[in-house]
Amino acid sequence: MTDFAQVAAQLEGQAIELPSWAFGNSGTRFKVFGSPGTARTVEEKIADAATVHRFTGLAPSVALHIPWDLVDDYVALRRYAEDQGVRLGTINSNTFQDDDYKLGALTHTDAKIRQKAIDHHFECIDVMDATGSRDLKIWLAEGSNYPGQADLRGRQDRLHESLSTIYDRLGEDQRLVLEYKFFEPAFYHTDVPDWGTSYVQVAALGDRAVVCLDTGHHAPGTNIEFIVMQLLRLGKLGSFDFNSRFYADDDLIVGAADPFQLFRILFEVIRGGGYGPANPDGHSDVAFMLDQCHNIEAKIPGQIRSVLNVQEMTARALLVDRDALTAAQEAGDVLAANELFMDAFSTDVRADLAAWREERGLPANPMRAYAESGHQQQIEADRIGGTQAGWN
Ligand SMILES: O=C[C@H](O)[C@H](O)[C@H](O)[C@H](O)CO
Ligand SMILES: [Zn+2]
Ligand SMILES: [Zn+2]
Repeated sequence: MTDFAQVAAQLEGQAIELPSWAFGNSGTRFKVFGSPGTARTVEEKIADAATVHRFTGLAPSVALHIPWDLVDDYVALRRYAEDQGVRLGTINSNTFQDDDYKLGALTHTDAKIRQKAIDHHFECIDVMDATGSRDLKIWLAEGSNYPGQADLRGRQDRLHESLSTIYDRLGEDQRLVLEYKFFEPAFYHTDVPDWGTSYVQVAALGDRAVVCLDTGHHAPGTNIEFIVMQLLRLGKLGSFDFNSRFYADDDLIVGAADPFQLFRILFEVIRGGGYGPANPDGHSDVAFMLDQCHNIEAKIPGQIRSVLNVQEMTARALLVDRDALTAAQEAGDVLAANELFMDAFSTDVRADLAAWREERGLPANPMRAYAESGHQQQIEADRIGGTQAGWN
């Protein structure tokens, strides 16, 4: 088996983008709990993301969600983020909280409603121009609840038309990333329910349109790593929304519910050429982003735990002896191949990672270092008054 020393260099520069909304309050339809020290402004969310990066070295950028992260001056916000030691990343559009979009937005039968939704994406691109962001991420809540309610074919055609109009507005260094989800909030059909539909829609747009794979957006039992392999093979895997789930789109800490699944996904990312140092423009072809909500746990340590889980499973996946595995696969040696795979997964790399961090001036155990830093107590003392950020 490959040993840690052989993969240590490949862990350099791993970058996992944090979602600004993970630092606000979130919950379910039953309750959104507040918690002491929760960010109240976009700046405080960015400061919290920078704190995660300070303790882990793994989170150099933070994604924004528009209009949750609406500010007057995005150039100033960009400077603020850079002063904090992070950069502004993916810009997420939002066409799921406006009454006009009850029966659709980019797919709506009414051209005026579609234009309103398209204009929102134009506004997001203006934000990208100011923040220097590469990716416009589009997740659409659009679908129907009852058979017969919607013309499924007509909606796909309108979706293509709307996406084409948005795509044509992108700058040459910008990408459109289309996220799919098999259900919720629509409960009969969703207009972008699976990787195939997202692929078909982005392939029809052009090279700078790619697919976002949210690990919580598949039917139970789906072999997600197979989809990862195929999208990489097609050159259309643009980004991940990492999280984990036991049932539906639970948005729990990545790797918490199924660490082995995360390992298998990261193995296919590595095998498919989707993992590696950033390109000269500072971006990787496959953006790693978290999409999580810390409904009951503290948010900054929740994000620290999350990026550490991705790093740990990346290290384990890099330990797979690829040559021996290929030899066993080609020899049809089923058990040997599986054993090689499981050996890597079963390897405890935590001590090696702790030493790896220390060699780079990072705390060996970032979770403990954060708990002992007093930072949480400080923000809880400082952030009195005002309105805590959340899904609105
Ligand atoms: O389920 C919604 C999707 O995961 C989107 O990525 C959404 O924008 C994000 O979860 C924020 O709510
Ligand atoms: Zn998502
Ligand atoms: Zn989701």
